[in-house]
Amino acid sequence: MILCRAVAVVPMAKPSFIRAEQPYAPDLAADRTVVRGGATSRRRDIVFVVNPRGANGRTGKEWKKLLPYLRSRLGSDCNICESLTSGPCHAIDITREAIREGADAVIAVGGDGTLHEIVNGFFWGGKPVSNNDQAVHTTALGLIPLGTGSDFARTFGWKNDPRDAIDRIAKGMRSYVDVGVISGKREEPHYFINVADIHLSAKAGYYASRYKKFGNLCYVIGALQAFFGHHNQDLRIKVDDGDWEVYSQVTALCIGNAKYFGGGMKISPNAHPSSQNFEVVILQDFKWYDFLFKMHKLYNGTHLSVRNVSSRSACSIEVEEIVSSGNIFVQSDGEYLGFLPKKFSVLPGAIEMIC
Ligand SMILES: Nc1ncnc2c1ncn2[C@@H]1O[C@H](COP(=O)(O)OP(=O)(O)OP(=O)(O)O)[C@@H](O)[C@H]1O
Repeated sequence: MILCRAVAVVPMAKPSFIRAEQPYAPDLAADRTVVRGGATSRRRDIVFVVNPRGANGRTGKEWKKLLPYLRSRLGSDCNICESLTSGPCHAIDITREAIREGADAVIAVGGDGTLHEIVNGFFWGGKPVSNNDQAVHTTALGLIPLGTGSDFARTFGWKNDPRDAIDRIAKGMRSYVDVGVISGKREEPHYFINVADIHLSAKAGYYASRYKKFGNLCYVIGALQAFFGHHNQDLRIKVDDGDWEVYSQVTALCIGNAKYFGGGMKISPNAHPSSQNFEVVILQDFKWYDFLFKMHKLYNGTHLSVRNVSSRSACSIEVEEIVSSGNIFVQSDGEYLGFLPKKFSVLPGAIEMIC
């Protein structure tokens, strides 16, 4: 059972769950049970992990406005626990604690960065986090997309309407989704759910994160900044533990578990988080004017027929530089993750998601 308690919020502190609503039947809340049609069932704990700084502060404001609707849709069946993040990575700790305490679901309220941290919170030491009491119980992942890009939600066609998301959570339909795991030399595994990408797009994402106050324009500014001093690079890749293959003059290499990145670019149009594999899309020898003339194709997902663009499906892919420079950027779900070399592998159906 989750203890919903008000605790001072400290960066990287032990997670805090703050009860966002008083249950409608306080006498029942004591033992967290409700009686439905003669059958007794436990009230479900749903933990909402809110990034108040998401979308340049819009997430926090929207969340406050949403609470009455949330209570009206979920308050009779669930304990609604809210936990505001205090800084980067806090959502990881909150999620691990919530799963260990047996939460029915952890809901990301924010953008892809918040979702990414919560997905990472589903794992610890290379293994899934499990419930303390060992009961057969799975914590589901949910999403109220309220970020700048909110690209993961686009694959499912979810509108940017938080009330729709709450309705989805209230219905509670679940399905298993794949997660990507990234390993590097002497690094803890790192997880992603949307798109991992390498080189120009990753560098653009790195710069874009500095300009989130400009909304979706941040991706354009980030891309322009990344272009300065950019050089396409020869890389070698190994797909599904096969032989090493050389790809010359790579501009960007994108590993899609889902379809969209960069604020609406349909980069891996054939990817889906329930497909049990990635779609790997490689752009080679692109010049700045190629982007100018082909950008619309990247946005609508018709770029796979363009010269110098290739696509293949893969369950795992290793990527290295041929001549090591140590400065080829990698990002996952729009978050900076360091540099090559890295290996990316799919974990089929690793998380149950409210869809
Ligand atoms: N309290 C906080 N203060 C500052 N930064 C935070 C806080 N909580 C989380 N973060 C960081 O904010 C970053 C961005 O958050 P989020 O993804 O929710 O919004 P966004 O960047 O606007 O949306 P998107 O990623 O969809 O473009 C995350 O990387 C997260 O680490």
